[in-house]
Amino acid sequence: MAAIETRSLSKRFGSLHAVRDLDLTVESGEVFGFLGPNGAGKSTTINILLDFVRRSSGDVNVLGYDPERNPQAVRQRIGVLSEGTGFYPRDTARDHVAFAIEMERAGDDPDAVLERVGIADAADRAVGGFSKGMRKRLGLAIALVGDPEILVLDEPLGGLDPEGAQRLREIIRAERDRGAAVFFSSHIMDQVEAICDRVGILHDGELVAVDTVDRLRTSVAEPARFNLVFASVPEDVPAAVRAVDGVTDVTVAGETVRVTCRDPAVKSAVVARVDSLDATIRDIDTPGSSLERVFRSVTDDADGHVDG
Ligand SMILES: Nc1ncnc2c1ncn2[C@@H]1O[C@H](COP(=O)(O)OP(=O)(O)OP(=O)(O)O)[C@@H](O)[C@H]1O
Repeated sequence: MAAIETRSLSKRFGSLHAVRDLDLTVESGEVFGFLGPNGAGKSTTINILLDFVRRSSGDVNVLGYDPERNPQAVRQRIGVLSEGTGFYPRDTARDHVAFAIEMERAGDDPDAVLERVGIADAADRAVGGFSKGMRKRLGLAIALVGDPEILVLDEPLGGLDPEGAQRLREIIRAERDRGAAVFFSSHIMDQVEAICDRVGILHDGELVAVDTVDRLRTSVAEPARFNLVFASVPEDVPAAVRAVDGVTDVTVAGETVRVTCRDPAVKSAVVARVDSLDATIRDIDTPGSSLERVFRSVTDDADGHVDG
């Protein structure tokens, strides 16, 4: 059984078709990137999965449940980080996590969860004074409570600094390896490419492409080159990257490590290797990013399509 399955899912707001005939399958143990520009329908889809929004037509199955019929069963099994996550400004970060643990009847230690997302030192501070990135980390901490079977991350990268983005990648990998399905929405292609097993591209409510990142990439051939940008390149990084199977060339120019590999699929292995060294990547930059090009090519096609 898939973790998330939608069939011909549609949602209309009056005359606006926010989601059209969406067929989506996300398996347990996979990281699925849900990509699309602003207004494509990503949040609407996520809200339907959680029964915060009612679908107009189609079928939805989340871990064997229809969210419309069993919203509580679904919400108990999903950890959500969304743009709309609300906090109590006077309560501390620890209060928030402790409350989530109580609600979930989970056995987590609040301080360990805060440590995992990198805000343990702010555990006793009132959340009203938190920065955007700190709120994001706290939202992620709350989503992780109780080891959910599905982790839904709606634009998790917004506001995160490079260290936060690195931690997020590590957490996503660990959650996937534990068997959770990670459903990750974003419009930042490069970051998605580095972490997702499969990607679906949504445009005007329609899924215009869905495949593994590698296969989408081969549909628009390009050299497998990318840059890792650091505050200053750590000494052990170039050799470690060179040693990754499939890497054919590594050069250092200022703060940038330029990597060429035999096959674009090697990119995620390189990023994982650098993350394992505790070297903080400030930016991952793919000149003429492949996924970005796939995105442009499929959305241009969709724009040219005349609706019947
Ligand atoms: N409650 C609502 N009432 C009317 N229209 C809505 C409502 N919610 C969403 N929409 C519309 O549905 C479309 C899809 O919006 P949605 O928020 O799902 O997009 P998104 O892909 O999540 O975008 P973003 O990246 O900006 O968050 C948009 O045109 C939006 O204006």
